Amino acid sequence: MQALTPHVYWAQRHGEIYLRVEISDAQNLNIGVEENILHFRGQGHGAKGENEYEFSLEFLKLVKPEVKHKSTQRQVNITVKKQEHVWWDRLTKQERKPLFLAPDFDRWLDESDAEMELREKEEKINKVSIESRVRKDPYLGLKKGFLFMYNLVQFLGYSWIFVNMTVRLFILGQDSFYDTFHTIADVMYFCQMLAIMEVLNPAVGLVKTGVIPAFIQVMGRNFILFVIFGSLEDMQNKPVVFFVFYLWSTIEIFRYPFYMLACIDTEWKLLTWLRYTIWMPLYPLGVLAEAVAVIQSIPIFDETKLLSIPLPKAIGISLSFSYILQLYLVLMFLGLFINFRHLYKQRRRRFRTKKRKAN
Ligand SMILES: CCCCCCCCCCCCC[C@@H](O)CC(=O)SCCNC(=O)CCNC(=O)[C@H](O)C(C)(C)COP(=O)(O)OP(=O)(O)OC[C@H]1O[C@@H](n2cnc3c(N)ncnc32)[C@H](O)[C@@H]1OP(=O)(O)O
Repeated sequence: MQALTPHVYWAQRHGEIYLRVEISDAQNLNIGVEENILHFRGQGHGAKGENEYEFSLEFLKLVKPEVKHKSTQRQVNITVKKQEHVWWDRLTKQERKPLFLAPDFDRWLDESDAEMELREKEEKINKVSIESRVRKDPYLGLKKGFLFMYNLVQFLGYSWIFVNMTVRLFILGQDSFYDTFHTIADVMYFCQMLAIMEVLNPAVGLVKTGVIPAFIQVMGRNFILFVIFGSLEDMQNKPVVFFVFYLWSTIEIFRYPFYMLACIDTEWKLLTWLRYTIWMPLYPLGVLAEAVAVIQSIPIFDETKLLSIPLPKAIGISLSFSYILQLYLVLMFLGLFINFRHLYKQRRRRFRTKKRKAN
């Protein structure tokens, strides 16, 4: 009986090659790698009926000689380990793809997706080890209780701000723009002072997230609130205060309840979606509103010389604070870039993990 060539499908990961040989009820399998060439021989039911099937493949790069294979009623699955964890441009040494070989679209991933899969596996392993460590943490209840209370207070504060501003907007229309600061500032001061906890929490390991994005976020807002609005009375009755406060509070009325639920291991899908989605329009708009506030404050700082830095008497002038503000404008866009990227990654991580769990 002359041996035929079966259909073979392949896919790869950074460390492995997967081959699927389309032969059902395979028997007398002889599969091995010699001199980096995979030899397959076996009997079974393939594309041309019951027969003897064989093929050989010389791999593009070095593989380990041991081969794992599993024969099922429908196919033979072969796994070959690569010598090095690298992505291959193709499977075979010869440039022309053999006619019997095709991509296995059931397992196919491109390089970046495979990297993502690898990272998720690592994250899962880390998560399991963290969770087992956390389970042993005798203060876990206390920590969660503290975070829950922190998030609750912030939620109440920002809800008060949001509802108050919305009601005033409906009642007073555009007139409400001009005294936002005087109505809202005390509660906003309180919430934003308290928000310093958001830098401290990851710094002491209470929440598992980056300190830098939180630092950029909290310090950036506090700079606008305390320095631009707080120290300049002329800024306080400008409409830009309304837009800045409204944009800040809109995200927070979703973010803090999302965290509260996380503290009690609960999730509402719509809330999760909102927390990880509405920052997309809000963040650039927020930065834009903050930039407008900074630009509007520059002539006021120049005029009042407030916060200007005195230079040696011989020079006789002082360095206006507006130079710092111009530098801050550049930093703002850098901050926007860093945090936008961070939030985008958090979103991807969150929804990819959920999707996979659902599958
Ligand atoms: C003077 C020096 C200044 C230097 C800075 C100069 C540059 C300034 C640029 C500033 C630009 C700022 C512009 C900004 O003010 C504009 C606006 O805010 S506009 C409104 C829209 N804004 C937003 O949407 C941002 C909202 N803020 C955030 O999302 C966070 O602050 C941020 C740090 C950006 C991201 O949050 P985080 O990293 O924590 O991500 P996650 O929410 O995904 O959380 C990760 C995991 O940690 C758990 N977690 C986090 N916090 C808590 C908590 N309080 N309680 C319980 N659990 C918490 C969370 O559940 C996640 O866990 P898991 O992964 O298991 O789900």
